[in-house]
Amino acid sequence: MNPVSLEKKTAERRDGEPPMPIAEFEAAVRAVGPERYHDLHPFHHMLHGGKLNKGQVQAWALNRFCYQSAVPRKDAALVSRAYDRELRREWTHRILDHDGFLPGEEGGIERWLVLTDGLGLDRDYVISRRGALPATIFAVEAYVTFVREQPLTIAVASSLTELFAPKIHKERIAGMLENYSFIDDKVMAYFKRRLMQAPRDADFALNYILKNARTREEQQACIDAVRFKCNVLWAQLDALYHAYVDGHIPPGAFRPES
Ligand SMILES: O=C(O)c1cc(C(=O)O)c2c(n1)C(=O)C(=O)c1cc(C(=O)O)[nH]c1-2
Repeated sequence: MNPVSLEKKTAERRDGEPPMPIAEFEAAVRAVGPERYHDLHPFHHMLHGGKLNKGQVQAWALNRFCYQSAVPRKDAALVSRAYDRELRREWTHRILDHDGFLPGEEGGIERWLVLTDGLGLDRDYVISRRGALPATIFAVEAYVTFVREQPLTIAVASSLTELFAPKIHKERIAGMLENYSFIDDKVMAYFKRRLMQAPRDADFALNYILKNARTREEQQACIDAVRFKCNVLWAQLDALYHAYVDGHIPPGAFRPES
């Protein structure tokens, strides 16, 4: 075994030992992205590289709506459990970022529906989640349940895949605008806005866990929470690939015309 992988192994699973120094803990959280974030998934390579047809992009947007609509629900579950006023205030604005709060500021879910409108999908059908893949529903609800049930610091940590999101959003905006005639600036507005929102949210959540995960076990559980969340994201793309690239569309799921 080379010295690097040996070092990685020994940094893990040392329950009962003193906590890692903050810098080591932060590095371990950040290391999860290059190891297993969903930018590595072949479905994303196809999406961003212009290798999907319109029906397959519709399937992605329709399924991804389920994730969008689960995010403010899991954030509300977290707020309901927080005794710390600063945490509640910070986390409440995440709900409003998605749901909107002022006339003219409709929020991320509305921006997502502009994307599905632009792709020619019926809004009521998208919102109903009737055409979503079974695995999509299981994955996103597993995320809501995780945040509802895990200790608060671990629940906060599960949002930290957002550390890795700006990179994928930049790739997606550039790749989809370049490669698909049916994608324009208006429908990419969702991702442009997230480029500003995600770093702010991730900074807060990272600082929160660095301060509040005090034992080795809590630190390890935070790292595992980021891995769990990567699995939530990965499972959704596996399901899309199986259904819409390999062609095994489950009964009742969305069937593209093209
Ligand atoms: O397009 C993506 O790849 C992507 C990934 C993630 C993520 O890493 O969970 C989020 C988003 N987008 C996103 O738009 C978003 O609002 C969001 C909220 C959260 C969260 O866990 O609270 N993740 C993500």
